[in-house]
Amino acid sequence: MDAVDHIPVTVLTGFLGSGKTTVLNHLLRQPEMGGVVAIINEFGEVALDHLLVESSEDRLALLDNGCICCSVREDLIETLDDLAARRAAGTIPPFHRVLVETTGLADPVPVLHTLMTAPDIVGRYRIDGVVATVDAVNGAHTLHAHAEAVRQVAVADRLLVTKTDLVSGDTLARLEARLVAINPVAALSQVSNGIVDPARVLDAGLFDPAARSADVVRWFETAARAAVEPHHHAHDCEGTRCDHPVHHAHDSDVQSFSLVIDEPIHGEAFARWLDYVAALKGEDLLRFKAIVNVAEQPDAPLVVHGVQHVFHPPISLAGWPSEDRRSRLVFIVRGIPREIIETTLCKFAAVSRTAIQRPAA
Ligand SMILES: Nc1nc2c(ncn2[C@@H]2O[C@H](COP(=O)(O)OP(=O)(O)OP(=O)(O)O)[C@@H](O)[C@H]2O)c(=O)[nH]1
Repeated sequence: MDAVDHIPVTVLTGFLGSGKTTVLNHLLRQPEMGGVVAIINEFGEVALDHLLVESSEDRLALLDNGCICCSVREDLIETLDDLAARRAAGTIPPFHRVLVETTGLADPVPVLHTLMTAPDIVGRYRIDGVVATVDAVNGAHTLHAHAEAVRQVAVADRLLVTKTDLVSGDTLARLEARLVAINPVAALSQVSNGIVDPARVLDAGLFDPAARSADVVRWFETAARAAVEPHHHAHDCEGTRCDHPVHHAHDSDVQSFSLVIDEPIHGEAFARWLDYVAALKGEDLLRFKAIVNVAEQPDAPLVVHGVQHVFHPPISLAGWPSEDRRSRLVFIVRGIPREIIETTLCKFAAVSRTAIQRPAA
């Protein structure tokens, strides 16, 4: 197969809540995106994004309960392999591009290295660009606090600065200067509510780490070494942040958990609880997403997104996206015990303890 026959893969990355799914949703609604399959990777044990992406089932694949930069990397290979086989056999509609949305905590380097080297992948697919979203509200703080966010920016071909409607021109200018310092070669666009021309995202050309900063070159060298050298936990990087992709672990103080609530929740009480949690723990609430069965409007579930201290205005859906009408709350936190969340939910949102289920991790 000639390289031009390989199916292009666009990798969409960006820190937690920075607007990846919003961009993806907009892109998938564009006529020229008809032949695209999206693979969505979610971190928690309860996946919500795929319910909120408007796409037919044969255009969407879900990799849940793990992150493609570490625990479910093999699943990405299998999914791509399976898609190519079904495409060749004609058992799914033909597709001409794949878009992979990583989790917000993903280190993109091992993901890209896998796509560039896995034997089952290289004969059929080629990376056609890395797109990273950066949240204009939280971006500066996130780049300071999370090494994954810096890597996402550093490897990108295209940078989409999102939520530009929520910040001043000065804040935006400072953030953009920081992004250019990390990655001077990426094309930078400002995006509001996911609205971006597909041409600004697709067809970035073959990914070449050697043309990047010295840091990026080093990260890929480390990834290449990891692929040939078995790496064990006896390694002295244990307990520290390690460059080694096989050894890669997300910040050990970042945890994810989900709650499923099997009774309707009163809207006002839920809003009170959200205010309380945001005020008390906003900084450590890296990500909150929920689909909520609101007692006052049982046929129109509420979708709520929180990103650090920012809670976006909740959106009422026209109907339930599946048969499951239980409320599902996903938390990615730094050091907030699940118990505090459950206790405050019972107290402020008047949820009964017996209605709270903890899905198995
Ligand atoms: N005001 C405003 N809100 C936005 C914009 N882009 C995204 N959002 C909101 O930000 C929240 C998070 O957006 P998502 O698209 O879910 O972010 P994500 O990067 O996919 O999140 P994770 O998958 O959890 O990492 C949602 O409430 C979006 O509606 C924007 O440009 N402006």
